[in-house]
Amino acid sequence: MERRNVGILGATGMVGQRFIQLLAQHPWFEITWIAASDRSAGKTYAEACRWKLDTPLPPRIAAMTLQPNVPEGSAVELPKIIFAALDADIARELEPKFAAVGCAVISNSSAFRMTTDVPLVVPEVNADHLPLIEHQSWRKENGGKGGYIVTNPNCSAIGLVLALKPLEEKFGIESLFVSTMQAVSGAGYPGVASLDILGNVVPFIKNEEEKMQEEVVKLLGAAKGDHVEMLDARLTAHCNRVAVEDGHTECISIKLRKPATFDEIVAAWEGFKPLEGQHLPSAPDSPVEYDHAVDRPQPRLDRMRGKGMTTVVGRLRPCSLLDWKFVLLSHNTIRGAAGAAILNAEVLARLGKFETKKKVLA
Ligand SMILES: NC(=O)C1=CN([C@@H]2O[C@H](COP(=O)(O)OP(=O)(O)OC[C@H]3O[C@@H](n4cnc5c(N)ncnc54)[C@H](OP(=O)(O)O)[C@@H]3O)[C@@H](O)[C@H]2O)C=CC1
Ligand SMILES: N[C@@H](CC(=O)OP(=O)(O)O)C(=O)O
Repeated sequence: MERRNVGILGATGMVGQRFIQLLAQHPWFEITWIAASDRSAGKTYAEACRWKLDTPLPPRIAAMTLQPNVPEGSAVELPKIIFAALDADIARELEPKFAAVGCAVISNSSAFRMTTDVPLVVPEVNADHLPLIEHQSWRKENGGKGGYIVTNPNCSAIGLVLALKPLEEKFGIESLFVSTMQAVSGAGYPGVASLDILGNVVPFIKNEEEKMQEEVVKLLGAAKGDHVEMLDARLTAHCNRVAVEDGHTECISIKLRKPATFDEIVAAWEGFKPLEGQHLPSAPDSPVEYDHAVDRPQPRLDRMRGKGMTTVVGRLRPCSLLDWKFVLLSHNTIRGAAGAAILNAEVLARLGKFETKKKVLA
C-alpha cells in the first residue's frame, strides 16, 4: 500500500488526540499537517494541547506547528486526506472548504451524517454506501478535482450497529429499545464538570437519542444510487452519562422478524467477519465478540478488546416484552471516533479513492 500524508483538523481535542495516538505508528498514513482553533494556530502541538492519553505524546508531533484551520495559508503542503474531529457547528463551516479544494474529508462529526449524498459508514456494516461520494457537489468543484466527505457515526450508534448488523442479516430486526451508559470522555475535554458526574448519573445527553435513532436506520439501510433507503425498523433510545472514563455500555431489548435461538444469535455474532482477508491495519479480527461470563462486558475490563475496535456483547437472555435482551460495550473514542474514521480511510485507500501518493513501501 502506498504511504500517504494526512492532516488532522481538531487535533488538540479528545478525538484529535486519539487520532495522533492511533496514526503515530500507522503503516499507511503519516501525519504532516495539524490544525485546531485560531487560539492554537502558530503554536507547537505541545504548547497548545493538554495531552490526556496514557501513552506518551510522540516527540515528532509535539514539535509540529498547528496550521491555520482553512485550506489556504499553511506553511506546509496541505495533504489530500483530512481527518476531522470538530464540533458539529464548526465542522459544518470548515469541512466543505477542504472538500471543495480536493481533500477527502474523513469526518467524525454529526454535521453531514444525515445529508443524503454523504456516506455514513462503519466498514463492517455498510462499506457499500461509499459510492455515494460520487454524487456530492464538492466533487465538481476545483475544476472537477473536488474532494468529498465521508462520515462515521455517533459513538453509541457504532457499537450498537456492529451488534445489530449480523442479527439484521440473519433474522431481520422489527424493533428495539436501547438504554446507554456513556463515558465522560464522550463529552470532550474538559467535558462534564466533576461536581455534576461524581457519584451521579445524568439522564440527558443533548441530541444523542435522536442521533442514535436516525443514524442506525441509515447505517442498516440500502444504498440506492444517490441516496440510502432507511431500514424499516422501530428504534427508541435512552441516553445517560455515567462516571466512567472511556467505554459506552448499552442495554438492548430486541424483536426479530424470524425466530432465533440463543445459539443461533451467538453464532451470528461470532461468525461476523466481513473484512476478513482485506488486511486493513485497524480492522479487528472479530468486530463482535460474545462473552459468556455472567457479569461482562465491563468498561474497565473489556473496552480495549481488539485494540479498542471490538464491540463486546454479553448477557443474551430472553426478554418478556420483546424477544431477546443483551448488553454491549464499545470504546467511544477509539471504535466510536478516531479508530472508526481511520478504518473508513483504510477502506477508501483499498478502493483507490485517494489520489495523493508519497512513496511506495517495500
Ligand atoms: N469524544 C467522543 O467520544 C466522541 C466525539 N465525537 C465528535 O468528534 C468531534 C470532536 O470531539 P472532541 O474531540 O470530543 O471535542 P474537544 O472539545 O475535545 O475538541 C475540539 C477540537 O476542536 C478544536 N476547535 C474548537 N473550536 C474551533 C474552531 N472554531 N475552529 C477550528 N477548530 C476548533 C479544538 O481546538 P483548540 O484546542 O484550539 O480549542 C479541539 O482541537 C465532535 O463533533 C464530537 O461530537 C464523535 C464520537 C465520539
Ligand atoms: N455525544 C457523544 C459523543 C459525540 O460526540 O457524539 P457525536 O459524534 O454524535 O456528536 C457522547 O457524549 O458520548
